[in-house]
Amino acid sequence: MNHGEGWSSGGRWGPRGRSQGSWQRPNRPKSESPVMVDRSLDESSGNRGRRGFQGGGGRCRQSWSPRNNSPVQVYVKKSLQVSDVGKAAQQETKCQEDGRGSADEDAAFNCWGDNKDVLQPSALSSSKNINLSGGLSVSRESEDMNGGRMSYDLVNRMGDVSFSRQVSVSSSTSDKKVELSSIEEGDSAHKSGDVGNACNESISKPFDICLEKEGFCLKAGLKELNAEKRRATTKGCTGTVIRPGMILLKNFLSINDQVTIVKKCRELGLGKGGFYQPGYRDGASLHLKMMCLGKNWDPQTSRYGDTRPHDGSIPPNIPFEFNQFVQKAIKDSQSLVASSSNKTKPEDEIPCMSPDICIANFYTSTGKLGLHQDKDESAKSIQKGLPVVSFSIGDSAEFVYSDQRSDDNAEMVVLQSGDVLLFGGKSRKVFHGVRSILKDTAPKVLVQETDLRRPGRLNLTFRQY
Ligand SMILES: O=C(O)CCC(=O)C(=O)O
Ligand SMILES: [Fe+2]
Repeated sequence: MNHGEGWSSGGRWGPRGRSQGSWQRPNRPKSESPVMVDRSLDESSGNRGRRGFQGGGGRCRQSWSPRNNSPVQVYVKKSLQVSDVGKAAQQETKCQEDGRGSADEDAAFNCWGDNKDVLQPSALSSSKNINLSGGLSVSRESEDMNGGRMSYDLVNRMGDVSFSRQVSVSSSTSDKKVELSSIEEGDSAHKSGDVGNACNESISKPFDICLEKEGFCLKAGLKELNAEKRRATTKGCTGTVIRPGMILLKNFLSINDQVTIVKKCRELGLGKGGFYQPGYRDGASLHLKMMCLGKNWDPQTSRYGDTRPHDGSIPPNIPFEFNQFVQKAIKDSQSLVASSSNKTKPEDEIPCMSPDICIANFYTSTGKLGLHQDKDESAKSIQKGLPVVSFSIGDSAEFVYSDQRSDDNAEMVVLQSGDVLLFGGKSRKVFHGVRSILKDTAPKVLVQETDLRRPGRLNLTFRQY
């Protein structure tokens, strides 16, 4: 991957970076046609679509129902630890130096503090659905009220499937017509891209993506949490072809899957090769914490290697279960492509891929990542269009993408907890980034079950070198 693509020119975008200009108000997705997909590991199916972008075109997006979070409020301690005050002050100074706004969240982030006050009801995505016949046989697991797993079939069966779609628009880049939906983005008055703060030091203490329970914490009622969990699991997974080669699998990871992933990432993240504050070529830091699995990606050189230069650590292996989720997501995406177009070879659009790299990013509430291309993988991998598979967990994010480095015409989609996005084939080199993190949008039940009390978003991207 290459987080640096947009970065060097003009120093505006950090490789994972940031934008120079102000972000525009998020574009409203134009079309969607969601397809229900199987979320369980042992079965597959699904497809979906989303729009192509600007320039002539159409958007081809497919969507589904919004996630409905319950209005549970969870109070979590807001404080920086005393020992972190110095760091926070340093951070503030550095941030001021590079023109960033308030540094308190990053300071909290870097200094292990927690700045979450109240978890508000989520900003929800919504979309109008239209029915679409299709033939995916879908089943999935869900959790019962006690957290036990139960399997049941989802609606989509050959002949009696009900796929949702929306406004019809044709894409300039694809021969098929797709439907667009409106998704309400969270209220994200979003700031212009901040510039990476100049922190090229690495923190020696591993970063804990979760926080120990301490201080005052008013738990959401068990009943409400169970209700939220039930809603999440019965909503089903739907897929959208955003543009050729870019697939969004909404609600793909169940709450239980997300809990598993967070716990595993936390464990790995606290060990050798765990989460750290990456620097950047010129010393500008990325607004996130990073951990590499399988291979190390070095932001300084934009290269992959077997060890992490700053501490010599060897990246932990990619957990087996993670790989299973990835394989399932690829299969489901291929099914989606097959069912939503006449393409006989969906692998041309989303080729199969065996990840040997996973980059885990943790964004705090002020985290962001400028437009960049992932292009540090082998020439062969990129040329074949092997997809990057991206998991979103925790707070929602405004994910932007464009054919150009500039964010002026970038399209935006909100990625919520449990969503999986793939970009391969014709979209393998799409410019993309994270415009902002939508505060307090993580499922409450996830927060409670993982102690993911640090506000933010965990993102995992899987690639094959
Ligand atoms: O956080 C995301 O959704 C994107 C991450 C990304 O683009 C990257 O790690 O290269
Ligand atoms: Fe990327």
